[in-house]
Amino acid sequence: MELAVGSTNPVKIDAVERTLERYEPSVTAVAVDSGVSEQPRSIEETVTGAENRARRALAATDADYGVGLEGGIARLEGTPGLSLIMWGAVTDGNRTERGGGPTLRLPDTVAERLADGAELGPVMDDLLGTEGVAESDGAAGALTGGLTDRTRALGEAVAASFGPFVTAYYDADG
Ligand SMILES: O=P(O)(O)OP(=O)(O)OP(=O)(O)OC[C@H]1O[C@@H](n2cnc3c(O)ncnc32)[C@H](O)[C@@H]1O
Ligand SMILES: [Mg+2]
Repeated sequence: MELAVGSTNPVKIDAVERTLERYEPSVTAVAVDSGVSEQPRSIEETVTGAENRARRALAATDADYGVGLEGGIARLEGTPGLSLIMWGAVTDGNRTERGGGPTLRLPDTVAERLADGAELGPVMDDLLGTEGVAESDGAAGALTGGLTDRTRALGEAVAASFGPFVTAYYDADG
């Protein structure tokens, strides 16, 4: 299976390769513009970023599928505080499907800095004393004490957004 991923971040490439391992994926990383801000601040903006990445990556290649992954922050109805969210999108050129990864509440100190306009990656690096944590274990790793990591978290969004292409249950959808 040939896949074009709309990012050059190694954790996103790994997330796609590992999650789709049984399909023997051949993955091309494509540097695309997400078409949204560097730090999406709503579910809608995060999903749009994932969709744009998927469509633009596919358009740049002759892969079977384009995959987009986007991290965002949002205040979610029914939960306190500011949450880290992640969304995936997959397109085969006709149809686009979306699926989410896990949601993690961000510490209030982090949320305050994001409210001042900062991006999560650098804020997490400051907090942890790391460089480029968004390209390794990520906030998902740090905030769970290693119970998960960014690759696995993004992998769940890949699985959720890929499901409709690899099962028959959605075939009757309009
Ligand atoms: O090169 P790209 O594909 O853009 O990779 P990215 O790491 O910037 O990923 P996103 O644009 O999807 O994420 C938007 C912002 O949220 C940050 N972010 C998202 N998830 C994160 C995580 O688990 N840990 C640290 N930062 C994260 C990320 O660093 C960006 O500042
Ligand atoms: Mg980015």
